[in-house]
Amino acid sequence: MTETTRLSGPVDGRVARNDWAALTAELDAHGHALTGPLITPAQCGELTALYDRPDRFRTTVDMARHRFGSGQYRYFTHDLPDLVRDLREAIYPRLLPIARAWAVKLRRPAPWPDTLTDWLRMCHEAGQTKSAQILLRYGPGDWNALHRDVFGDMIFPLQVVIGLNVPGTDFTGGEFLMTEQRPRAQTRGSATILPQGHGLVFTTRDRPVATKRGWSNGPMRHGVSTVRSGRRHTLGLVFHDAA
Ligand SMILES: O=C(O)CCC(=O)C(=O)O
Ligand SMILES: [Fe+2]
Repeated sequence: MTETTRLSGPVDGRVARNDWAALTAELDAHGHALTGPLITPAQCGELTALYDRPDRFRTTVDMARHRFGSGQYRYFTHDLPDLVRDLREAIYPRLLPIARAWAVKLRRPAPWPDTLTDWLRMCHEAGQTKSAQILLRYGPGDWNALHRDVFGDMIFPLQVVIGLNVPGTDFTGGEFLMTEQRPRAQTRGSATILPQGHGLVFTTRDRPVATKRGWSNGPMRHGVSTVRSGRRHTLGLVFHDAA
């Protein structure tokens, strides 16, 4: 079976083909986990090409201007490309049981309903009405400072970034970075190379960490190391909307 036929099914089929039990275990242990291919190289190309279609976006962020790092990203309007909408809808129900299990461990409310549509309605009612789906473009020297994509009280605790270029070929550098602040200890860092079309699921804010007395929260941040050469594009899927 070739890569193209394997990927030719609908997005929810590709999402379903992942071993979600294994991904859940990985997320529990590390706060991030790499999926199999979610979109085809051709779809990666189509998404990358959208970057130059300003009508698809509500705003462009110059990362240096905000001291977020260096590079650019664009927020899609709510009129999302079908592929982006389908991915988000197919992934939300997979992440929901993880979000709920983590909330129980951390003794936090779990306000997330069964469907993304209902959750987004709740975000909108709380004033988080803007699309938070982004396309990012990094060139040589660009990087993304360690951060959290929290825009208000309405937070879905897991998000996904999809790599749109081929690492080592289209660009060098540009590893996806995560840090975890450990209680009474120094911070742990990790770097992941995002293969083209694959997704990295990661926690937006923190993960439950087992302690002698139960669970505590391990605060986490994510970012991107400096791109050395070429161009790196990613698609950022967040499950709450922005304020
Ligand atoms: O470009 C990346 O790998 C990460 C982008 C990011 O910050 C995000 O998707 O939230
Ligand atoms: Fe981010």
